[in-house]
Amino acid sequence: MTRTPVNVTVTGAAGQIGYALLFRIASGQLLGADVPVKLRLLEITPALKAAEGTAMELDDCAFPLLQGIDITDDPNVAFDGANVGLLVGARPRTKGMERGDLLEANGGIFKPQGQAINAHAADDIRVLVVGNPANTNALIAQAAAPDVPAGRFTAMTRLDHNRALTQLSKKTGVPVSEIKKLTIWGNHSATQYPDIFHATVAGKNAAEVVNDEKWLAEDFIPTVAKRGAAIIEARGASSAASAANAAIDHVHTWVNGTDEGDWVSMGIPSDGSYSVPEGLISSFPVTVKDGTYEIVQGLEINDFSRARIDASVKELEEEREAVRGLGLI
Ligand SMILES: NC(=O)c1ccc[n+]([C@@H]2O[C@H](COP(=O)([O-])OP(=O)(O)OC[C@H]3O[C@@H](n4cnc5c(N)ncnc54)[C@H](O)[C@@H]3O)[C@@H](O)[C@H]2O)c1
Ligand SMILES: O=C(O)C[C@H](O)C(=O)O
Repeated sequence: MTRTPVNVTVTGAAGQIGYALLFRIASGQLLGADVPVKLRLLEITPALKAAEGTAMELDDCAFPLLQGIDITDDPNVAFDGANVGLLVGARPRTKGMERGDLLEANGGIFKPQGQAINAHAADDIRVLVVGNPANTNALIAQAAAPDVPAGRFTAMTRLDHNRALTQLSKKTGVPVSEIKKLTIWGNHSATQYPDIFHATVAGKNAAEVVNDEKWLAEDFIPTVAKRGAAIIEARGASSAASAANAAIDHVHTWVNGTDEGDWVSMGIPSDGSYSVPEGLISSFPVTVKDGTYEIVQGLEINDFSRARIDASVKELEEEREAVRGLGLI
């Protein structure tokens, strides 16, 4: 194999998502079956031993694409030459804990990581923030990396997108493969807005096929938006395998592009589209070509959608104000 390996840095590598994610990256599912990878695992010092255990297991898989594993507790080492950064390590929300409570604890993690990315990452670095509150953690990391183009910092709403696909599939009886153009708008939180008004189900408009606004407002939207909390309630821990799966999907799409006639949802810095204030990291419908994403333009936003997008964006603005107040951006 002659191709230069891609350096993939994973933070929180010894955590639950890390365990579900690393083996898939090493097997080629993140970047492609012909792309060799080098893994950099970042953990806090007490978790280094656990990360070493995971690295031993990765070795034991003899993945042909895996060309090396480094383990460190120093972000400057972890992000040295990084092409892809998966920022997973954070304090997960536990039962009864509000997301807002997490801002301060996680700010202390994402600011130094943003600084390390700024100083050491490769020129083509792409960052996906998974650790919650993901949108605002991405904003914190991005603000700490002024030399990196802002658009390289993204937050994960692909899990919400995938959750919405399945709920819509169950309602309509049409397989997920035939559902296109679904959108998650706003924050990766309970205020997010899963929008089916532009989606198609087997080629037909999804809202017209469903034709049930009560289901939309009282079932579909809350089920998708509160799914994270429901998983925590059921499992006693935050979603892990499905989150890792969505992270794989997000980066794979960012690198390899969207399918013709479809789009995905990504948390990205707003350019002011759809009246989302510029700079907020909010979820939008995007298409990706040649490794570059673009917000889908020209969608008509009805009153039902407008109110819900605005509510989630308001929460993002409040989170931005809170981290500004803490001196994190
Ligand atoms: N965006 C999403 O859709 C989504 C979905 C599920 C979970 N999450 C979030 O992902 C995060 C991780 O979840 P998990 O289940 O893997 O949690 P976990 O507690 O199992 O693992 C987190 C890991 O991060 C490590 N860590 C903490 N601080 C660190 C630092 N400064 N540098 C490097 N590593 C550090 C911990 O030692 C731990 O091993 C949580 O914030 C969770 O809420 C996001
Ligand atoms: O960890 C959480 O708060 C929930 C998680 O973001 C999820 O959507 O499953």
